[in-house]
Amino acid sequence: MDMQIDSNHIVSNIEQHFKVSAGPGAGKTHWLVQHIKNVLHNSKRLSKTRKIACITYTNVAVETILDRLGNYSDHVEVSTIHSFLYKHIVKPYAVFIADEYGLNIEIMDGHDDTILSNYSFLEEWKKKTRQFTISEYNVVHDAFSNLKWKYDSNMDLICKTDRPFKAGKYSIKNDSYFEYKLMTWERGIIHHDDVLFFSYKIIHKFPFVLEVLRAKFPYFFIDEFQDSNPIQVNIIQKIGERETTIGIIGDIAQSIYGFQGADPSQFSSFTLNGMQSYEMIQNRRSTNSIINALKLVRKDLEQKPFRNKQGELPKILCGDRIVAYTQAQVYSSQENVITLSRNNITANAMKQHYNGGQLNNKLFNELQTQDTNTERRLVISSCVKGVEMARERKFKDAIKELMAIYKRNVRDKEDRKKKALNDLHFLMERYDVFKGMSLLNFHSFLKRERFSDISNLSKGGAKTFYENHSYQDLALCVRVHEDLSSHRTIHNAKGDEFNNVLLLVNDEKDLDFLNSPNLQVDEEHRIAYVALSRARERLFISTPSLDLKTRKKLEGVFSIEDV
Ligand SMILES: Nc1ncnc2c1ncn2[C@@H]1O[C@H](COP(=O)(O)OP(=O)(O)OP(=O)(O)O)[C@@H](O)[C@H]1O
Repeated sequence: MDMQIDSNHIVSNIEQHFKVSAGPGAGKTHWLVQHIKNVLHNSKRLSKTRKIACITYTNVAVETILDRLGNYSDHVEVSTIHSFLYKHIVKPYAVFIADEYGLNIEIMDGHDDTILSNYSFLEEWKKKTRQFTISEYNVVHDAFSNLKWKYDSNMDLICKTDRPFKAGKYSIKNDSYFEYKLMTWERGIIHHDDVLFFSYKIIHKFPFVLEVLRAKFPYFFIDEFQDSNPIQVNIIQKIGERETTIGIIGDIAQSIYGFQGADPSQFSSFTLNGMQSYEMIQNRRSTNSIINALKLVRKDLEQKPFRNKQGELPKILCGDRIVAYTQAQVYSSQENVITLSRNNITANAMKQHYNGGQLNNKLFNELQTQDTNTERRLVISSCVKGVEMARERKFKDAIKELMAIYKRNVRDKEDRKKKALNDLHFLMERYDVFKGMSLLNFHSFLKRERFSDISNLSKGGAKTFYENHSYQDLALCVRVHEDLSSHRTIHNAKGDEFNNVLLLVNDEKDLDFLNSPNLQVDEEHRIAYVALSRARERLFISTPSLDLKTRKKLEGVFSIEDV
């Protein structure tokens, strides 16, 4: 039986494994911070070298927790699971498995989301995997971008993609993906997902590594556990077999990372010897009216209002989304309204106040197919990505993008960084000059002002592509990691809260989560639920249209207006 607690509850037995389940806004993260302080005060097992590990989902969440811990943060290591595993398992012990996997540890330098797919690399891969007829390199790039480590039927890890990728009539061979991985490791490149693979392999082959981890971390707490993938769960389970106290916190209805292997059932089924389960039933975040809308979507859990402020009825605004946004701002007395979108391109379009038309989110892929000149393509795409990332204040990511331009020709990393910094400075100062250009003019601008070595565009598919698309078209497709702007994807709003939220849906069919909600089986419904539950004071939904039947059904919980 779960013990009901509120977010001020102080646990008396800090040595017991625990699981905290609660809905959105219950105060899970708040409680976690208090619990860490409680352990710091009362534990006899901590020292300078024996700390609490606190795992959160994003770097932004890491900062939030560190901030809330203030002076207490000295004895706590707060990090994302990938950074934690890289620092404490892969980096120190990769040497044990380097030969087996051809991992070049001399040049291995952290982990990232690099996908190798330049011409010479792919030619080598084709030869090694005997797939000579493949010429659709953009398909191969997509296939490599969708790889995940998964368990096979023998509980061994294999590198897989969820869908068969076809290059022309030819299906890419499943076993050729492992060869891709070997080729990247040989070049010292480790993808985020490989951190899980290597950690898993290391702890299973060399169990003493687990002993070291347990000695260093007598407590191991994980927030947003519902989005862990099965390999992470296995590693955590192993650590918790003895000595270390494990605590997991989460909400099955907020599991939204299925594409990364997360499965909500893992949170419900996770157990360890003597684990105590707690449940929180309050919602400390939202007004009663917003909580009523949340109750409409979710029935499996009590969501008891804590603030007890009635608030305004959430509004469904039918019609143009920019008008809906303006209207939402008026209703919010011109306070900031955060828009939440399902897709990256919609969020980016909102940043430009662009209300639709034909948005094509595959333009970087098309660029790859249409422009076979690797150097030119790299300069164009890195400049667009770098600028757009910097505009969202993601300077580290922006520099990394631009450094890629010099990967081949500049050996020293610091020199590459300096060049990238200069480029970024140059481009940001001239944003107003090129932001309205076609890609063709942007190419000429870059060649004239900065990158004289890139090839001319004379004729053919590449030139047509550059003529027919603008800088802005491509900019809309840039994915900003951990975007903190006012126009975000729902995934980027996880764990956060805002006074005023406007959820954007592209089609009234996307309101299925209100009409016939099924959070247990439908991840799209859970994603929409995460969006609604970010709102503190006011909630708006923008849809192009809404049929009469649904209007009738939702009236009372929502006020519905045509805009
Ligand atoms: N005991 C408390 N005292 C004061 N404020 C609290 C308390 N518990 C929670 N809060 C506040 O309530 C809000 C929701 O809390 P929190 O973000 O911790 O919820 P959560 O359960 O982690 O939500 P979600 O799952 O939606 O991310 C925050 O503004 C938090 O500061």
